[in-house]
Parts: sequence; structure tokens; C-alpha cells
Amino acid sequence: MTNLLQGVSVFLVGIMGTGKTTVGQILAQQLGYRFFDTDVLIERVAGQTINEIFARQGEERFRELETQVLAELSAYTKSVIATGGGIVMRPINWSYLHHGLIVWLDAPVELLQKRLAEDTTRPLLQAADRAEKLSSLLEIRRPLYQQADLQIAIAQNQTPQEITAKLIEQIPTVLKSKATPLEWQ
Ligand SMILES: Nc1ncnc2c1ncn2[C@@H]1O[C@H](COP(=O)(O)OP(=O)(O)O)[C@@H](O)[C@H]1O
Ligand SMILES: O=C(O)C1=C[C@@H](OP(=O)(O)O)[C@@H](O)[C@H](O)C1
Repeated sequence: MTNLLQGVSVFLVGIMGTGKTTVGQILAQQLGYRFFDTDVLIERVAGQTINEIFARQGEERFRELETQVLAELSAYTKSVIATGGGIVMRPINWSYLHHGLIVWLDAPVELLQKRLAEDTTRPLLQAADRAEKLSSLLEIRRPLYQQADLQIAIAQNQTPQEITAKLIEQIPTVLKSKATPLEWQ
């Protein structure tokens, strides 16, 4: 399975709740890759939760830490990296994401709203109008997610295992159509 990607890392992008962490862990296991979650690493570096970083130091500080963690991860091979939903917003982050295969998990907003209805860990969704906030974030970011190498459309009731299987099935199509950067050879 690893041969398919020749050790190239996979970066999962997409809005909050699409399943980057859930799918990423299964994908890593199936590829025989390591798994990393940028949010977990940010919390470790800062010694605070994501909520605390936003509340005490603000979103800009969180974005700086996110870029710092991503820069370090981009040097790794054989890794699946679940990124935070806002990672696509900073142009510099794309230079790091392009070290690997960028996969967009694209779930309908109604599904995300249902999944995150009770969530308290995402500071951008703490407002009373969380459903609208999620929709507007998705609209702003959609053109950026579309820059990914591969888009995986997620349907209602699809299990993480089914989504992972679909992703693995589609990898060869994108590897063929993408020029092979030197570090991939
Ligand atoms: N395919 C799926 N079917 C049902 N629930 C899912 C699926 N993928 C993720 N979830 C659930 O949705 C929530 C958000 O998933 P998560 O992997 O944390 O998303 P992300 O990392 O993209 O924010 C979690 O509670 C997770 O268990
Ligand atoms: O969309 C965003 O800007 C964010 C998404 C979160 O990650 P998930 O996409 O893993 O929830 C986390 O990085 C932070 O709360 C900000």
C-alpha cells in the first residue's frame, strides 16, 4: 500500500467536522504511515487547549502556531496529517502542504451542522449562530479547498472506513495526472 504513494505524505484539509481526524487515523493505519493532527501538536507546543489559545492570545497567535507546526510536519515523509479547517487561509501554508498529496474531505454543510451541534472544542463555533457561521466559513474557504489535489465527496451515512477506501481507490488517478516533484522520485 505504501508503494502506491512512494512514501509521500497525505495532508487532509476541509472544514471542521468533515472527519479529517477520524479518517486520517484509519488511512494512516492502512498505509502503514504515522498519523499527526496539527491541532494536537499546537496544543502541545502552547501547553494550552485550542479554546484557551483563542481566548487568551487570539486567533492570529493560533495561526502563527499552526504555520509553525505545519512547517515542521512538511519535512516528514510517510505521514498522514489531519489539518485544522482554517489552514488553507494563509498562502504560506500552501507551500508546506504541497510537500505532500493534499486531499479535501468535502461534506455537505447540513451533515457538519448535525455532527457539531453539541461540540464545545471549536472556538469559531461558540456563537449562538453556529450553523450560519459554519456555512459562511465554508463559502469563504471553498475556493481554497478546491485547490487540493483530490476531492473526496462525503455522503450522508458513509462510514469512516468507506470514506478511507474511496480515498485510497482514487489516489492513483491523481498521482498520474500530477507531475512528479523531485522529492517524490
Ligand atoms: N463518517 C463519519 N460518520 C459519522 N460520524 C463521523 C464520521 N466522521 C467523523 N465523524 C464524527 O464527527 C465528528 C468530527 O469528526 P473529526 O474527525 O473530529 O473531524 P475534523 O477533524 O475534520 O474536525 C466526531 O465526533 C467524529 O466522531
Ligand atoms: O476552521 C478553523 O479555522 C479551525 C478548525 C479547527 O480544526 P478542525 O477542522 O480539526 O475542527 C481548529 O484548528 C480551530 O478550532 C480552527
